[in-house]
Amino acid sequence: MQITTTDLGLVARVTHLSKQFGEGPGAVRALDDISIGIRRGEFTAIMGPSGSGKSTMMHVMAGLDSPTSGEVWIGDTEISRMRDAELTLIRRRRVGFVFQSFNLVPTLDVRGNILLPFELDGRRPTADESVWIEHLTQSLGLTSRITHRPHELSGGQQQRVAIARALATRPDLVFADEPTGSLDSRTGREVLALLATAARDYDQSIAMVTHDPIAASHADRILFLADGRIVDDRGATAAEDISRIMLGMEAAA
Ligand SMILES: Nc1ncnc2c1ncn2[C@@H]1O[C@H](COP(=O)(O)OP(=O)(O)OP(=O)(O)O)[C@@H](O)[C@H]1O
Repeated sequence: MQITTTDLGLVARVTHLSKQFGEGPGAVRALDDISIGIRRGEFTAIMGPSGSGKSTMMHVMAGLDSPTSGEVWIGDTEISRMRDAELTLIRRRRVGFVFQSFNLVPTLDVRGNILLPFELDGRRPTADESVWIEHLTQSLGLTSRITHRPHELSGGQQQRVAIARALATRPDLVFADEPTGSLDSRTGREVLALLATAARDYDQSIAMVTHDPIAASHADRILFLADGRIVDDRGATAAEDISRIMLGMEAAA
Protein backbone atom coordinates (compact mmCIF):
# COMPACT_ATOMS: atom_id res chain seq x y z
CA MET A 1 0.00 0.00 0.00
CA GLN A 2 1.27 3.45 -0.85
CA ILE A 3 2.01 5.77 2.09
CA THR A 4 -0.03 8.94 1.76
CA THR A 5 0.71 12.56 2.66
CA THR A 6 -1.80 12.28 5.53
CA ASP A 7 -0.17 9.08 6.88
CA LEU A 8 3.06 11.05 7.13
CA GLY A 9 1.40 13.82 9.22
CA LEU A 10 1.89 16.26 6.35
CA VAL A 11 -0.46 18.74 4.67
CA ALA A 12 1.60 19.13 1.53
CA ARG A 13 4.72 17.62 0.06
CA VAL A 14 6.89 17.72 -3.01
CA THR A 15 9.03 14.89 -4.35
CA HIS A 16 11.96 15.35 -6.73
CA LEU A 17 10.60 18.78 -7.57
CA SER A 18 12.50 20.76 -10.18
CA LYS A 19 11.58 23.98 -11.93
CA GLN A 20 13.48 25.40 -14.86
CA PHE A 21 12.80 28.74 -16.48
CA GLY A 22 13.77 29.10 -20.13
CA GLU A 23 15.72 26.76 -22.38
CA GLY A 24 19.29 26.34 -23.58
CA PRO A 25 22.30 28.23 -22.25
CA GLY A 26 20.16 30.97 -20.63
CA ALA A 27 18.01 28.48 -18.69
CA VAL A 28 17.65 29.00 -14.90
CA ARG A 29 17.17 25.99 -12.63
CA ALA A 30 15.16 27.69 -9.88
CA LEU A 31 14.34 24.46 -7.99
CA ASP A 32 16.67 21.49 -8.14
CA ASP A 33 15.31 18.10 -7.06
CA ILE A 34 13.59 19.13 -3.83
CA SER A 35 11.78 16.54 -1.70
CA ILE A 36 10.17 17.96 1.44
CA GLY A 37 6.93 17.83 3.43
CA ILE A 38 5.07 20.60 5.25
CA ARG A 39 3.86 19.24 8.60
CA ARG A 40 0.26 19.55 9.75
CA GLY A 41 -0.43 22.24 12.35
CA GLU A 42 3.02 23.77 12.07
CA PHE A 43 4.14 27.28 11.19
CA THR A 44 6.96 26.67 8.68
CA ALA A 45 9.22 29.45 7.42
CA ILE A 46 11.01 29.16 4.07
CA MET A 47 14.17 31.25 4.03
CA GLY A 48 17.15 31.76 1.77
CA PRO A 49 19.14 34.38 -0.09
CA SER A 50 17.62 36.40 -2.92
CA GLY A 51 17.14 34.21 -5.97
CA SER A 52 17.39 30.93 -3.99
CA GLY A 53 13.95 29.78 -5.19
CA LYS A 54 11.65 30.65 -2.26
CA SER A 55 8.88 32.30 -4.29
CA THR A 56 9.11 29.68 -7.01
CA MET A 57 8.75 26.91 -4.44
CA MET A 58 5.72 28.60 -2.89
CA HIS A 59 4.09 29.21 -6.28
CA VAL A 60 4.57 25.61 -7.37
CA MET A 61 3.36 24.19 -4.03
CA ALA A 62 0.27 26.42 -4.16
CA GLY A 63 -0.59 25.42 -7.73
CA LEU A 64 0.12 28.92 -9.07
CA ASP A 65 2.90 27.59 -11.29
CA SER A 66 3.65 24.14 -12.69
CA PRO A 67 6.79 22.10 -12.00
CA THR A 68 9.19 21.08 -14.76
CA SER A 69 9.45 17.66 -13.12
CA GLY A 70 8.54 15.97 -9.86
CA GLU A 71 5.32 15.71 -7.89
CA VAL A 72 3.39 18.21 -5.77
CA TRP A 73 0.76 17.03 -3.31
CA ILE A 74 -1.79 19.04 -1.35
CA GLY A 75 -2.99 16.50 1.19
CA ASP A 76 -3.55 13.29 -0.72
CA THR A 77 -4.26 15.08 -3.99
CA GLU A 78 -1.50 15.25 -6.55
CA ILE A 79 -1.77 18.66 -8.19
CA SER A 80 1.31 18.59 -10.43
CA ARG A 81 -0.55 17.20 -13.42
CA MET A 82 -3.84 19.02 -12.96
CA ARG A 83 -5.47 21.25 -15.51
CA ASP A 84 -6.06 24.95 -14.78
CA ALA A 85 -9.76 24.57 -13.95
CA GLU A 86 -9.05 21.86 -11.36
CA LEU A 87 -6.15 23.86 -9.92
CA THR A 88 -8.41 26.89 -9.52
CA LEU A 89 -10.74 24.80 -7.34
CA ILE A 90 -7.84 23.47 -5.25
CA ARG A 91 -6.55 27.00 -4.67
CA ARG A 92 -10.03 28.20 -3.76
CA ARG A 93 -10.93 25.34 -1.42
CA ARG A 94 -7.74 23.89 -0.03
CA VAL A 95 -5.25 26.75 0.34
CA GLY A 96 -5.27 30.31 1.66
CA PHE A 97 -2.95 33.20 0.81
CA VAL A 98 -1.55 36.16 2.71
CA PHE A 99 0.56 38.56 0.65
CA GLN A 100 2.92 41.41 1.49
CA SER A 101 0.57 43.85 -0.25
CA PHE A 102 -2.56 42.51 1.54
CA ASN A 103 -4.48 42.09 -1.78
CA LEU A 104 -7.84 43.14 -0.37
CA VAL A 105 -10.65 44.16 -2.71
CA PRO A 106 -10.90 47.96 -2.30
CA THR A 107 -14.63 48.15 -3.07
CA LEU A 108 -15.60 45.55 -0.44
CA ASP A 109 -15.82 46.20 3.28
CA VAL A 110 -14.07 44.03 5.87
CA ARG A 111 -16.95 41.54 6.01
CA GLY A 112 -17.09 41.32 2.19
CA ASN A 113 -13.35 40.70 2.00
CA ILE A 114 -13.45 37.98 4.65
CA LEU A 115 -16.39 36.28 2.91
CA LEU A 116 -14.80 36.54 -0.55
CA PRO A 117 -13.52 32.92 -0.67
CA PHE A 118 -17.11 31.70 -0.13
CA GLU A 119 -18.45 34.16 -2.69
CA LEU A 120 -15.92 32.94 -5.27
CA ASP A 121 -16.91 29.37 -4.50
CA GLY A 122 -20.58 30.27 -5.10
CA ARG A 123 -21.79 29.42 -1.61
CA ARG A 124 -22.57 30.88 1.79
CA PRO A 125 -20.74 29.87 4.97
CA THR A 126 -22.43 27.02 6.85
CA ALA A 127 -23.69 27.67 10.39
CA ASP A 128 -20.43 26.24 11.80
CA GLU A 129 -18.34 28.36 9.44
CA SER A 130 -20.30 31.49 10.44
CA VAL A 131 -19.47 30.84 14.10
CA TRP A 132 -15.81 30.38 13.15
CA ILE A 133 -15.76 33.61 11.10
CA GLU A 134 -17.36 35.50 13.97
CA HIS A 135 -14.69 34.09 16.29
CA LEU A 136 -11.91 35.06 13.88
CA THR A 137 -13.30 38.56 13.44
CA GLN A 138 -13.41 39.04 17.18
CA SER A 139 -10.07 37.53 18.03
CA LEU A 140 -8.37 39.54 15.28
CA GLY A 141 -9.91 42.72 16.71
CA LEU A 142 -11.91 43.51 13.57
CA THR A 143 -15.45 43.58 14.95
CA SER A 144 -15.65 47.37 15.19
CA ARG A 145 -14.25 47.69 11.62
CA ILE A 146 -16.53 45.19 9.94
CA THR A 147 -18.21 47.77 7.65
CA HIS A 148 -15.02 49.67 6.87
CA ARG A 149 -13.28 49.47 3.53
CA PRO A 150 -9.54 48.73 3.20
CA HIS A 151 -8.51 52.38 2.62
CA GLU A 152 -10.03 53.23 6.01
CA LEU A 153 -7.77 50.73 7.79
CA SER A 154 -4.13 50.78 8.91
CA GLY A 155 -1.66 48.40 7.28
CA GLY A 156 -1.75 46.11 10.31
CA GLN A 157 -5.55 46.04 10.26
CA GLN A 158 -5.55 45.28 6.52
CA GLN A 159 -3.18 42.38 7.08
CA ARG A 160 -5.43 41.08 9.87
CA VAL A 161 -8.36 41.12 7.41
CA ALA A 162 -6.20 39.19 4.93
CA ILE A 163 -5.38 36.64 7.67
CA ALA A 164 -9.07 36.31 8.60
CA ARG A 165 -9.88 35.76 4.91
CA ALA A 166 -7.13 33.16 4.55
CA LEU A 167 -8.29 31.25 7.67
CA ALA A 168 -12.05 31.60 7.03
CA THR A 169 -12.44 28.42 4.97
CA ARG A 170 -10.07 26.44 7.25
CA PRO A 171 -7.79 25.59 4.33
CA ASP A 172 -5.32 22.70 4.50
CA LEU A 173 -2.46 25.16 4.17
CA VAL A 174 -2.03 28.94 4.30
CA PHE A 175 0.81 30.38 2.21
CA ALA A 176 2.17 33.69 3.45
CA ASP A 177 4.55 35.61 1.19
CA GLU A 178 6.60 38.18 3.18
CA PRO A 179 3.43 38.97 5.21
CA THR A 180 5.20 41.60 7.31
CA GLY A 181 7.14 43.20 4.44
CA SER A 182 4.89 46.29 4.34
CA LEU A 183 4.47 46.71 8.09
CA ASP A 184 6.47 48.54 10.75
CA SER A 185 8.33 46.23 13.11
CA ARG A 186 5.85 46.37 16.00
CA THR A 187 2.81 45.73 13.76
CA GLY A 188 4.81 43.05 11.96
CA ARG A 189 5.48 41.25 15.25
CA GLU A 190 1.75 41.34 16.05
CA VAL A 191 0.92 39.78 12.69
CA LEU A 192 3.57 37.06 13.19
CA ALA A 193 2.21 36.32 16.67
CA LEU A 194 -1.27 35.91 15.10
CA LEU A 195 0.06 33.45 12.52
CA ALA A 196 1.89 31.49 15.23
CA THR A 197 -1.31 31.42 17.32
CA ALA A 198 -3.34 30.17 14.33
CA ALA A 199 -0.94 27.24 13.99
CA ARG A 200 -0.76 26.48 17.71
CA ASP A 201 -4.38 27.03 18.78
CA TYR A 202 -6.31 26.25 15.58
CA ASP A 203 -4.03 23.55 14.14
CA GLN A 204 -3.67 25.71 11.02
CA SER A 205 -0.71 24.73 8.86
CA ILE A 206 1.15 27.78 7.54
CA ALA A 207 4.08 28.10 5.13
CA MET A 208 5.68 31.54 5.12
CA VAL A 209 8.31 32.79 2.70
CA THR A 210 10.53 35.43 4.23
CA HIS A 211 14.04 36.84 4.13
CA ASP A 212 13.60 38.35 7.61
CA PRO A 213 15.26 36.40 10.47
CA ILE A 214 12.94 38.01 13.04
CA ALA A 215 9.88 36.85 11.07
CA ALA A 216 11.32 33.34 10.74
CA SER A 217 12.07 33.20 14.48
CA HIS A 218 8.30 32.99 15.12
CA ALA A 219 8.07 29.74 13.14
CA ASP A 220 8.10 26.16 14.50
CA ARG A 221 10.36 25.05 11.70
CA ILE A 222 12.65 26.77 9.18
CA LEU A 223 13.61 25.43 5.78
CA PHE A 224 16.67 27.08 4.24
CA LEU A 225 16.96 27.20 0.46
CA ALA A 226 20.12 27.93 -1.52
CA ASP A 227 20.45 27.61 -5.30
CA GLY A 228 17.14 25.81 -5.56
CA ARG A 229 17.95 23.14 -2.93
CA ILE A 230 17.00 22.65 0.72
CA VAL A 231 20.29 23.05 2.58
CA ASP A 232 19.03 23.11 6.18
CA ASP A 233 15.86 22.12 8.05
CA ARG A 234 15.59 23.24 11.70
CA GLY A 235 13.09 23.57 14.50
CA ALA A 236 12.31 26.93 16.14
CA THR A 237 15.46 29.04 16.09
CA ALA A 238 16.35 32.44 17.59
CA ALA A 239 16.65 35.38 15.18
CA GLU A 240 20.39 35.89 15.91
CA ASP A 241 21.12 32.26 15.04
CA ILE A 242 19.05 32.53 11.85
CA SER A 243 21.01 35.67 10.88
CA ARG A 244 24.26 33.78 11.43
CA ILE A 245 23.10 30.87 9.23
CA MET A 246 22.00 33.31 6.51
CA LEU A 247 25.35 35.16 6.63
CA GLY A 248 27.13 31.81 6.26
CA MET A 249 24.97 30.92 3.27
CA GLU A 250 25.55 34.27 1.60
CA ALA A 251 29.31 33.99 2.17
CA ALA A 252 29.30 30.51 0.62
CA ALA A 253 27.31 31.67 -2.44
N1 LIG B 1 9.40 33.84 -14.52
C1 LIG B 1 10.73 33.66 -14.46
N2 LIG B 1 11.48 33.59 -15.57
C2 LIG B 1 12.81 33.38 -15.52
N3 LIG B 1 13.50 33.22 -14.38
C3 LIG B 1 12.81 33.29 -13.23
C4 LIG B 1 11.41 33.51 -13.20
N4 LIG B 1 11.00 33.52 -11.90
C5 LIG B 1 12.11 33.31 -11.16
N5 LIG B 1 13.19 33.17 -11.94
C6 LIG B 1 14.58 32.89 -11.49
O1 LIG B 1 14.54 31.75 -10.64
C7 LIG B 1 15.43 31.93 -9.55
C8 LIG B 1 14.63 31.82 -8.24
O2 LIG B 1 13.76 32.94 -8.15
P1 LIG B 1 12.77 33.17 -6.92
O3 LIG B 1 11.96 34.39 -7.22
O4 LIG B 1 12.05 31.92 -6.63
O5 LIG B 1 13.80 33.47 -5.72
P2 LIG B 1 13.53 34.05 -4.26
O6 LIG B 1 14.33 33.20 -3.35
O7 LIG B 1 12.06 34.12 -4.01
O8 LIG B 1 14.16 35.49 -4.38
P3 LIG B 1 13.78 36.88 -3.65
O9 LIG B 1 14.11 36.69 -2.18
O10 LIG B 1 14.72 37.86 -4.30
O11 LIG B 1 12.35 37.16 -3.91
C9 LIG B 1 16.10 33.28 -9.75
O12 LIG B 1 17.34 33.05 -10.39
C10 LIG B 1 15.15 34.01 -10.66
O13 LIG B 1 15.82 34.95 -11.45
